[in-house]
Amino acid sequence: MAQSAPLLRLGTRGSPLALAQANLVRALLARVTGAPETAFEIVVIKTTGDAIQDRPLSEVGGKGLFTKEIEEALLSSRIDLAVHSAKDMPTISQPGLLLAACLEREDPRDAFISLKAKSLADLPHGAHLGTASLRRQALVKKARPDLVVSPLRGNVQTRLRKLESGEVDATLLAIAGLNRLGLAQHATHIMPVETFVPAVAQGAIGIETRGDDNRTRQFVAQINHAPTFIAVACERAFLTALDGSCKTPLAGHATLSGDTLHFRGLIARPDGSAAHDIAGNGHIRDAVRIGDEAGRELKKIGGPDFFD
Ligand SMILES: NCc1[nH]cc(CCC(=O)O)c1CC(=O)O
Repeated sequence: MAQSAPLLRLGTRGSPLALAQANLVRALLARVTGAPETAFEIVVIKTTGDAIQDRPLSEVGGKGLFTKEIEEALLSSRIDLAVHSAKDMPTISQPGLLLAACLEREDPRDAFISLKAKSLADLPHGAHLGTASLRRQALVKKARPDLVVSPLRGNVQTRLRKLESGEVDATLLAIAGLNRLGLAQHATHIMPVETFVPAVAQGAIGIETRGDDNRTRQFVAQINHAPTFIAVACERAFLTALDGSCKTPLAGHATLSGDTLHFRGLIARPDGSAAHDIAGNGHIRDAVRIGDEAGRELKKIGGPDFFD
């Protein structure tokens, strides 16, 4: 007998973290619909970002590298929804697509990982820290100008392996990814959000759909976590206001307490020599405006020279 058509086809990258995230979305969809998990087909799609291992992504074109091919599959209806790390999603969606939902955010913080030191402060003078993230590089250099920062690429497991083989003395990874992979025991120290502001949307899983696909949007609305969606909308508005200057290290993090949203944003130079931060508060209904205004304000404070 022919297999019945899936209720929904979920597109994802093939990395272990991406698959864990797609499986989480599938489990939640099965729970809210009462359908078996097998009714939700996971379609693995290779992206440009997966193929580039040798250069910092910021040089190749930054955001979008992990999403382009998946968005194409969405636009051509080969899949019904895409599961992304919301952090990797381009600020401006392709025409016809939108961020339809977010799952409840995991811990948004960065984990410091080292076999040689208990914390960033504890690393010996001149130690090597591996990260391909300009934000992490800038925040590290701000705290420890003596450290040597070099790119460290590959998926989470690859980076942990490179650390263990001594290629670098330390690295930083999102604790969310480690948690989802069951690898949190590798975290040596958790960086506080106050001094180590997370990347926009770090820890959140975003679900992208076609804007006109009401059927799929009704499904995913049932698994949306509204507080996360609101915080991510604020953070992404901040990123949009600072428009795609993907070579500028930038961080933005919103938290909610009741109906109040608190936002913290930061721009820095890659060498950590200059940084400007900003804070904003307001009603959650103004989430997008709070992020947008913080971004515009930082753009003004930084001046034109900051974004080259
Ligand atoms: N750019 C890679 C990426 N995209 C999302 C995560 C972690 C999971 C998340 O932030 O939700 C990671 C790895 C990392 O930064 O450690």
